[in-house]
Amino acid sequence: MGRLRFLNAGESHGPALTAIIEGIPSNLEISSDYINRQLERRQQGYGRGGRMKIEKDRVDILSGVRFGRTLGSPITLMIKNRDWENWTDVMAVEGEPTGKREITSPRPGHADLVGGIKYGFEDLRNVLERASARETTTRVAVGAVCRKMLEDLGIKIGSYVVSIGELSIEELIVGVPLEERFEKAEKSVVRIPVPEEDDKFKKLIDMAKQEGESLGGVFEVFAIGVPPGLGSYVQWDRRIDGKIAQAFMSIQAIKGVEMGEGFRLAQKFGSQAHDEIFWEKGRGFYHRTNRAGGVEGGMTNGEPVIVRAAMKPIPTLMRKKSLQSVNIKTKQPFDAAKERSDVTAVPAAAVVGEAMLSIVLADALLEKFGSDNWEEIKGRVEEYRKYVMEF
Ligand SMILES: Cc1cc2nc3c(=O)[nH]c(=O)nc-3n(C[C@H](O)[C@H](O)[C@H](O)COP(=O)(O)O)c2cc1C
Ligand SMILES: C=C(O[C@@H]1CC(C(=O)O)=C[C@@H](OP(=O)(O)O)[C@H]1O)C(=O)O
Repeated sequence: MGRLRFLNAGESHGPALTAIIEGIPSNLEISSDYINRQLERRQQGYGRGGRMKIEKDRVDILSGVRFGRTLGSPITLMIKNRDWENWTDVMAVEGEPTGKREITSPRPGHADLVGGIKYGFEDLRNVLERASARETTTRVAVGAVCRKMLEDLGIKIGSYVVSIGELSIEELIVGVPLEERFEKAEKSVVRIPVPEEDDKFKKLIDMAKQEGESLGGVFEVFAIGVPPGLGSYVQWDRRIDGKIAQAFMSIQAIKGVEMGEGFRLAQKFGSQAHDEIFWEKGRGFYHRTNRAGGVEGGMTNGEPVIVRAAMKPIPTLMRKKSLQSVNIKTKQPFDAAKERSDVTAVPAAAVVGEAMLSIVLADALLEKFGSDNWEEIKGRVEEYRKYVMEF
């Protein structure tokens, strides 16, 4: 990252999750209510397991904000784990290991086995506690602070689910504007932009649940109103599409990322793949298509930034005949069903994707327009927008 840095910490069943963000300018209005709205959105979505009934994620702002405005100093965010109370003996922050309730059976598709080998653990709980996607809660909180900056500049971030398993709404949304897709997705229990189709998706998820199965899917995240010129072509690690891809791939269970038409572009002739350039007085340069997904040459080009991500099916399965694995102590094969897991978390991952895109775009904005005082930065962005219009 450039101007903006954040670290997060916390175990899935530990007392709390925290994040420290550095580089947020002074004088940005922010409130815990604003952040909590995003935390709530991440907790929704049909197909989640028992844990989401326990947690009610709420942020405490511990530093960097006074009277509802940022100070320019590091911002500390904390979200308590309600489930911690049920796990104090297992997590035993200051206790001695007893061997009781040790996890020695690595789950396929998880960090368990290789994490145990890498860090030298006999109790694989030491791995899974931190590898868990519970951590994405703090990413959404950090993303909300970044989203507030983008919102102040008239940049809108949204997302929706395109498919779960083999069920897709792709053909039903051709020609529907992005914002409308987003508004409709907010009304859908699976975050699809066609809520009328919700029952079909619910049925599929219910069926998977009954079978002890899990499902993955594809979601799309977009940003409208992004000024051109964020990111750069001059060095490989400054290309914004590269940063976006890294940010999305870092979300647990994401196995593919594309910008705009991405993989679909590979099947087209060149004349059908690129976005022609037009110009109008009072509007400046624009494109009539956006196959590139708003990025050319590693820079935003003024069109909506569009990112898609593919999520694999949740690896923990509840079925009796589950995936085979081998106990790390006894070396005996086991095939154990688990008692709690999400069936699918594609809708939640889409909200995490919004946070990651907000973070990358906010960072790039601060790199281009300065990073001290938000009031000053906003003025510079306005000036730049005029310059672009007149270019
Ligand atoms: C929002 C969200 C919720 C998840 N919930 C679960 C879950 O309940 N059970 C599970 O086994 N994996 C879940 N995962 C996926 C695992 O965290 C992930 O597959 C695992 O840590 C291995 O990482 P990798 O898939 O990126 O290789 C979830 C992922 C996300 C993004
Ligand atoms: C807690 C969250 O997601 C968790 C992510 C997760 C995993 O293995 O990634 C496993 C599940 O946790 P548990 O094992 O406690 O039931 C999910 O509920 C969350 O999203 O806030």
